[in-house]
Amino acid sequence: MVKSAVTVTNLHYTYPNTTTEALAGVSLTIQEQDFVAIVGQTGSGKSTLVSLIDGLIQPDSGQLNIAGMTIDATAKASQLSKIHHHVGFVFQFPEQQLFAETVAEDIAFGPHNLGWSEEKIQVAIDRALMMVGLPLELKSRSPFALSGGQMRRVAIAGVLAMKPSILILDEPTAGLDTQATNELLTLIKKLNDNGTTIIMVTHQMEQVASYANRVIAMNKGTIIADTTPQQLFSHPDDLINLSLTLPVSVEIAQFLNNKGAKLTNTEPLSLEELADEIVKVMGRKR
Ligand SMILES: Nc1ncnc2c1ncn2[C@@H]1O[C@H](COP(=O)(O)OP(=O)(O)OP(=O)(O)O)[C@@H](O)[C@H]1O
Repeated sequence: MVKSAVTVTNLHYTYPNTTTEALAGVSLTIQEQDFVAIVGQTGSGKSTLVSLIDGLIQPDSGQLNIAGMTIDATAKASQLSKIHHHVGFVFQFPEQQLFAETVAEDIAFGPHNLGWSEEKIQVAIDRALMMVGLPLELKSRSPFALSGGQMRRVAIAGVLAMKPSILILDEPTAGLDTQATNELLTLIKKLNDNGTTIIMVTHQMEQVASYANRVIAMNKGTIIADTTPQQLFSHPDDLINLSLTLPVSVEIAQFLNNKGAKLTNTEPLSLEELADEIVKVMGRKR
């Protein structure tokens, strides 16, 4: 039976010293093992929503249900911090938050805060490094002596070490080259396949098309679409109204069909699906 990982009911939030609501009544349910992409223009409320789900800020009104806990405006700080036993948050440019003298100490920071035993922490460090594809020899190295891509993996390992059942990532591939981007997305997909619920804020529609099973579009602090990527990208006119763009693969497919290519799947989503369609057309012409 599919269980809900996060339920959010009529959440409202206004930042201190501001007057406009950053979140103006958001309700949604995220199921266990969903891969949810959150999209929307800058300032639409994406980061605010995920910060509330991670307990970094507290709702002014409304309710969050995560792993049997209920968080509302009256929740105590200790309740909010318990969320971190279940939810991991990879901030934008997470490598900027590395601080320890060695990679191992940096990864150990979160597990230490959760009160884990030294033995359990050492196992978690090795496991997390392996998950992000970094060699164990790096444990004693300074994180600041690593490449940008490696630093980001160390930062992500620090979150994975706490074994979150829900992983939030805010623009995880920002600033990475194509290879590092693909490797990171493959890792995130693997985590999802192995049971981790993924909530990923992104401006990259290709990533939505290729990885997410569900997409939530936000505007002015509200949810304006909650659907599948296939549905979202099959209504290009709606996308323009939402100030979102089509994935390049969908645009190319449309161009090809306009030129008479007759693709069977008129809305190929990922680049891989588009490639399959092109190969089929080429096969027909031989
Ligand atoms: N720390 C803050 N103090 C005051 N206002 C804030 C703060 N953070 C965000 N806001 C405001 O809250 C609203 C929602 O911002 P939020 O960062 O959630 O949007 P976003 O969709 O994540 O944007 P982006 O894509 O640029 O990260 C915006 O109007 C923003 O200006």
